[in-house]
Amino acid sequence: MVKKQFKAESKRLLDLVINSIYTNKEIFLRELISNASDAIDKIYYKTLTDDSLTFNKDDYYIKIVPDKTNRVLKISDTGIGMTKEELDENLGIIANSGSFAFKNENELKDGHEIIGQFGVGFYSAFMVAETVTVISKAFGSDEAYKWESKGVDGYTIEPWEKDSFGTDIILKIKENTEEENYDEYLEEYRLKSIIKKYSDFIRYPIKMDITSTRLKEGSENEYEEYTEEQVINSMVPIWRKNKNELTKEDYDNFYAEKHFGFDKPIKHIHLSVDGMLSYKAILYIPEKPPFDFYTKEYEKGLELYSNGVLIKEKCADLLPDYFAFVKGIVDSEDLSLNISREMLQHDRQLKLIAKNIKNKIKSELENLLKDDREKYEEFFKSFGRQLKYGIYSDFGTNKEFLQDLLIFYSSKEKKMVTLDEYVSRMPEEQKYIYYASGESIEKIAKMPQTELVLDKGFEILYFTEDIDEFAINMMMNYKGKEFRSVSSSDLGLETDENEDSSKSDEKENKELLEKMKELLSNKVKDVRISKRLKNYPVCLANDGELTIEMEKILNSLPNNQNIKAEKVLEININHDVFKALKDAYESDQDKFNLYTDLLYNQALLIEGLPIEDPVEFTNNISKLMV
Ligand SMILES: Nc1ncnc2c1ncn2[C@@H]1O[C@H](COP(=O)(O)OP(=O)(O)OP(=O)(O)O)[C@@H](O)[C@H]1O
Repeated sequence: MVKKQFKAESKRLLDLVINSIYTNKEIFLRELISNASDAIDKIYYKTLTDDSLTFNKDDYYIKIVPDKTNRVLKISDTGIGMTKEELDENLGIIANSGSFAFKNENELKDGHEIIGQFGVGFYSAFMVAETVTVISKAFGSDEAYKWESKGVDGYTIEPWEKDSFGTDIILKIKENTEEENYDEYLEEYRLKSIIKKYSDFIRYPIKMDITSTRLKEGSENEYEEYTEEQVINSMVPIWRKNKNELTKEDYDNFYAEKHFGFDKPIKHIHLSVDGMLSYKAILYIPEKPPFDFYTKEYEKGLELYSNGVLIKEKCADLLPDYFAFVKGIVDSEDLSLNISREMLQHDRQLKLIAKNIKNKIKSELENLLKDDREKYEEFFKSFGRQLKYGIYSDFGTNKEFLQDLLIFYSSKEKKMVTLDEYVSRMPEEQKYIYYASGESIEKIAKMPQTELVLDKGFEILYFTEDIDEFAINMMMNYKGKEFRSVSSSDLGLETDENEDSSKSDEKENKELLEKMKELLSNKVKDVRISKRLKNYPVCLANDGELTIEMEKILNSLPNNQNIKAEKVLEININHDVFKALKDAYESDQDKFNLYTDLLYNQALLIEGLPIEDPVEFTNNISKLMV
């Protein structure tokens, strides 16, 4: 028997396949099973065009048989098989795909399922096998042949015996090395899990003899081993089924089976898109974030299938970061895969699918917001923060896309409201969308800065998450209405009348205010008569873009630059405390200094900021008491 050499280029290519193309050795099984499935498909297509043939589904299957003793793994199929010439051409020339040629010859365009196209998958077997033997009998032929190779040094072909048509691939599994455990490819449970992972939705049954134990008949404590042939794959993927055939429970079960989460999804989206672009998808909006969701460790992505074969477990390109919480699968025949089938080249189709999916998720969230507020609020509790990050990041590129998905607690409604709802009920004279930031709704409700705005009957949105103000700053406005913090020194509420009276108050108390400013010179930018306070004696406001809440957040970050908001101490001229302050100013300088210090510290406390010198502060209070 003559040993044939692989063509020169083929040798290099073979080396590439074995050592570089695939990052994961276990995929050899996916490749061989895909070939077997293609081989059965080819018979199926033949029966479509040849009336003398019938396709009896039960006759077609793939069988996996591990033999630990001899270190042999056999993958058999009842497919179309190969003639001597085909063995030579398809397995002797690397990158020659008989399947690709078959697709072209038979002009299988739409709805084709054939997986092979590059003509390299078969050789991935050499990643785990020292010898690969192929015994094949072509459909309609009386002769069988054996092809055998140990890899780079060539292959042999000789006549062989085989009862029925189809192909057996026999792998002599490599011995273990220090780095690599090859034994696992002979273990029943491991093979089963590889099949489930990559080939669960191959349309033909993948069978294996599975050994289990059971109670011996008639005995109460004696067990026996028994072996039973089982079909390992589910065959028909749920996403290929008709929506009408599926219940919510089916979708929930699939979510659990796929380990997308321990929770129950809030919503599922089943897409079946045909036309220029065709794909199927099942997407889930989970109820709860996974424990690592808001950490760097969390990996977003959807499972990507091509013709039911798993290509990528987490295809990140399919989801924008702001929808990173979405789980699910996408299956498309239209993807241009690269040779390793593991990565996709920058694929136009993939981009289109991603865009489609993004829009679909958004519209489904909008529907949820409209139709089931309670559920939406539950969702928002879990993932609202991610949407806000989406508005803030990428320099606000996505702000318009996402803004209508935001909800905030409203002082007026005492519940979560959308920006659209807020703006649509704004009185004509209200210039801004007001918001107040703080740790919790309860704390914000007590903020002195909210008094005037509330008094005017205007609604305030309560911001309790650290990202809120940053996101809103990025948005700048909503439907032409600017956002304004209630702590801002300019609330846009001044009427001419109170503007005049506050001006005369400022004038009247100019020296007192100047003196206070001097005493607090390195702490506040200015001391002013407040236009907003009613019941409280003092508060802090801010000039400029950076609010006091933002200062707190920035300074809580590692490597913070100790950034300071421009603070203004505001005093309520109508409060009794002011009268006492004025008296002290006129008669007792020490007392005035003491009061100034106390008022400033009170303002800090109300704002939730730390007092710079707590010992001095308590001493000062003591001074008042004695
Ligand atoms: N079990 C099989 N039965 C019949 N023909 C097979 C079988 N396995 C491989 N072949 C033939 O060998 C060719 C080469 O297989 P190989 O897996 O290398 O490439 P492919 O499946 O065509 O493409 P890809 O690299 O995309 O998997 C196939 O196109 C097919 O014609």
